[in-house]
Amino acid sequence: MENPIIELRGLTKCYGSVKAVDDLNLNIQKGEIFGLLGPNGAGKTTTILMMLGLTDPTSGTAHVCGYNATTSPIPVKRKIGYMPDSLGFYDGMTALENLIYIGELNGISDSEIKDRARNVMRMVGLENEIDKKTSTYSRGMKQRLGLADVLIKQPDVLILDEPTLGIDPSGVKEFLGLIRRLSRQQGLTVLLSSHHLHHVQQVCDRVGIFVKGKLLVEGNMDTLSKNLFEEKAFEVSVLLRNSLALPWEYESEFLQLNGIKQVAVDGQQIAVTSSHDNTPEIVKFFVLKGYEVVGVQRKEHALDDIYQKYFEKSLNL
Ligand SMILES: Nc1ncnc2c1ncn2[C@@H]1O[C@H](COP(=O)(O)OP(=O)(O)OP(=O)(O)O)[C@@H](O)[C@H]1O
Repeated sequence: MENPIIELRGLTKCYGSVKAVDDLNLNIQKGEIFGLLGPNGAGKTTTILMMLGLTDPTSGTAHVCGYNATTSPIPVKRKIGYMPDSLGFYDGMTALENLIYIGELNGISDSEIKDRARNVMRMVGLENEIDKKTSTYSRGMKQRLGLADVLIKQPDVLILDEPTLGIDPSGVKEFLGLIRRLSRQQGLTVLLSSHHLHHVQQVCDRVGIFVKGKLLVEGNMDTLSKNLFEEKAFEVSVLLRNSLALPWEYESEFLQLNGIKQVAVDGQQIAVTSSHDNTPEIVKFFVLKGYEVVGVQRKEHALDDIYQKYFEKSLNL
């Protein structure tokens, strides 16, 4: 495997007696979209600040694109596009003027700046609004302009802190879709910090759950779900056209099917728990017994189930 683009080793930050970040070890690969998830005060922002070289760790290291963020903060800042949770633009200036200003601050040459500005505005779908004053922009448009603002310096890594705050549901969907497209098309690595579980679930390849400075767990949705819900790894719900009469005559025969652990009958609805995914065998059983199957649904554990469960576990530590 390639070297990770972000590599955190034993990263720790203490503020007096408060351990804001506690021995964090994490690798993020190029092109990944990683979600940093946790309640208020979990240590997300402190971790980001250490990755940006804006605050020094008490111990441990943060490397970004091979540079140590503490000892080489300038190259690290060149590589990272950081979008904070509250964005500020010069309201009296147009989007283009704002971008030119940011481009100048980032040392982009005059000859290149306008082309890059138009290009990033096209990438975020604001090409027709480039000459409008940012005071006329909606919250969702400002968020996309914020993205253009960090893309203009052509970073390798995007760090987005609560990027969906205050945007309406359709704006959120659009924005997350844009992040995913950009990451896939340009090989951009994205670190997204958020409280919004289902936003993280929609867009991230992998998620880390943070509580009280500690990374409790990280992995993709499937791994997290399997580790937690091992006992009930697969739950399938079958809907029949007609209700089953109880006691169900085939219950003991059904329980003999390989992997079936439990079955609960409620009228037309049959809930089955199995040790592995045997949905086809379950459906075949009902069909062969002459029942009309009108629906089958496999329960996927959503990130909020997973998060809640880990969060409960952490409270009991
Ligand atoms: N400059 C500071 N001085 C003292 N304590 C701090 C400082 N910054 C953060 N902390 C403490 O460190 C802990 C982690 O804070 P941090 O802001 O990193 O959490 P967070 O996960 O980003 O929270 P939020 O989602 O609310 O932004 C908290 O207990 C916070 O009070």
